[in-house]
Amino acid sequence: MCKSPLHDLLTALPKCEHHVHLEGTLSPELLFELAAKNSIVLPPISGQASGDVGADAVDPAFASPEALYARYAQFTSLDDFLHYYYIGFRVLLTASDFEALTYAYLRRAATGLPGSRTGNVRHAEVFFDPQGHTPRGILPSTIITGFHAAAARAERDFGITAQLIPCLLRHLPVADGEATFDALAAAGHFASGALAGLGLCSTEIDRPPALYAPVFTRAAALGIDRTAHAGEEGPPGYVSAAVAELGVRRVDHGVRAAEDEDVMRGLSEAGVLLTVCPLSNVALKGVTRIGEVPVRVFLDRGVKFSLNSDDPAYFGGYIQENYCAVEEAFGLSVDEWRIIARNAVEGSWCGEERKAVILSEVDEVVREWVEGSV
Ligand code: HPA
Ligand SMILES: [Zn+2]
Repeated sequence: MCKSPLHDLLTALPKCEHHVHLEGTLSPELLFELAAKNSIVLPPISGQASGDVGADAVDPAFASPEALYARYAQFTSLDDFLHYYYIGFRVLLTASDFEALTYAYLRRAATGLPGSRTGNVRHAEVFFDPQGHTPRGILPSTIITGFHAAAARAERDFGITAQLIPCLLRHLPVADGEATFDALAAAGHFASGALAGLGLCSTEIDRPPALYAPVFTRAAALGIDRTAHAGEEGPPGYVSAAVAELGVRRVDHGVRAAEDEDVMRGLSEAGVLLTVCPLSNVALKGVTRIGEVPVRVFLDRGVKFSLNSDDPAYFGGYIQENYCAVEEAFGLSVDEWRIIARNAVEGSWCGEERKAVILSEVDEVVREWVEGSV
């Protein structure tokens, strides 16, 4: 529990999460459990098994969940994290694996740890990486089936709503991403609503947004909502390029925009929402502490943002921990939290009716807090 006097308000605030990767919710415990169930051999922990051509390098981090947690605490960069993140994909095989993963995340987002009643995420938009699964023979339809089974159950159990967004992977050839999008569209997954939009993630350096302009233009022509990771490790110009060349109204991370006044002005004037992930930025060494995340700058310049967990099983916190870490570092006012919470709802893709419900919940919680009854 954080030490802030606003802790109970931050807990009660209805939240929308827009930047969380389904595979990034795979805890070391569940990773080991699924590896055993599915007979998946994780990278060898001693020299004996690593002599074969094509075998994984030896990595003592796979000795136990505790050893993995210890390694996760020492990430040096986005690519260092992605190495472990993609190894985790290997244990996910069946629709029921994806259902278990999704339900565990949605329960945690909505209610926190058992007995804690924290989080209160009312709506979650969850990324997944189809290209990380198809080479192993796991079809998007398997993931979609598992996700929506869990989402329906979580809505019944906790009142949380959830949507699924495929991300194209920038470390793979652009043509591979284009073919992935075309196949998802041809299968009708966007038209049916099974997929809520299109995203873009993975390695950022030397992968400028313009590479993906053709496929994002095709998505726009089909009326598909779009978002893209930019300005996490990449320069501020990647953030403005994502808006100008990919036509996105949301940018995932976007924190390096704060380094460029013109980019900031453009974001503020266009009303673009940045989906900021403070604990992720610290874990991947984009900043050395939460206080360096440009939360104050964004608030003062009128750049909208939401606060999110990104890959909570890897970065040491879910959305609640991100809210608390920001409050401890910045000491925001109640009104600033109301603005953050409202902007997160308004930037969601869940439809006007659902947004109106969550907005009124936000206003009610803030009113009760101000009147002293939360
Ligand atoms: O933070 C991230 N950035 C880029 N790609 C990712 N894939 C999972 N998490 C991330
Ligand atoms: Zn991300």
